[in-house]
Amino acid sequence: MQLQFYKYQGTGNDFVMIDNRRGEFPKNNTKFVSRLCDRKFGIGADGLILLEDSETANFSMIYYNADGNPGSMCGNGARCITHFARFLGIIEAKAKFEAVDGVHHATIEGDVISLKMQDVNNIEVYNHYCYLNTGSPHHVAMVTGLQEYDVFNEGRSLRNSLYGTEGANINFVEAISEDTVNVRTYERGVEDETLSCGTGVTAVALALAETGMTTGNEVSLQTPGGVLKVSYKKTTEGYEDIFLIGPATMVFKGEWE
Ligand SMILES: N[C@@H](CCC[C@H](N)C(=O)O)C(=O)O
Repeated sequence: MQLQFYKYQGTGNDFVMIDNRRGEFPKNNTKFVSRLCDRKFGIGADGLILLEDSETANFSMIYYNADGNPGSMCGNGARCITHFARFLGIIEAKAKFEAVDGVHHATIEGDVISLKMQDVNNIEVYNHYCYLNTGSPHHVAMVTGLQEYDVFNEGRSLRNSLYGTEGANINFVEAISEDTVNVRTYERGVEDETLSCGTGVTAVALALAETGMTTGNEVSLQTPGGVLKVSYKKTTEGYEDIFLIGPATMVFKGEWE
């Protein structure tokens, strides 16, 4: 199958991006999606994203994890597809698009995309971690020595033992100051550590606010792939006006024969 694709990255979280407005992509072929994402036998990516037409918004985002299965919301992927939509001439500086968790709005200035996330009203706080859904399910745990931390083995173990077959994404966090933290994430569906996770850092920022570890309304999150910002408004219900802010770029384009 001849297929034109684009390769994108948002703070090192990388995606195969495909313009599927003609509807020609074999959407139920799990093996094909995972093959395209394979780093040795394919293009190589943490996930694959289809841009499709929408009747109510500028476009629609369909996201697959690297294992070939449809994923839940991908924050970094959403920032990348906004950049892609501008490249295709679908939008200029503002986007409204449909994703698996509902409608999102985004703005783009240069290569920096500010993405509005869904409100979060339920954060489960336990002794050693928080659990919340920011479009994708996330476990957030504070650790010491994050740089040397065994994110792969600890993340995989928690993902399977605590969350069963459904799984969750596992974020490990070390504070630098009240509003700046380092984050490393083990991603469900990639089944490995990725260089950053957008819904993950969003979950981290809200977990810090919920547990009183930060008192402002903006957190800077340093991931192995770069820096993201999350801002939010705390209400009596939970959190609203949540924005995930950071860069995204096209890396290359190509054809799959
Ligand atoms: N990398 C993503 C998260 C993608 C979703 C996840 N792997 C899942 O299906 O659980 C992000 O940037 O949010």
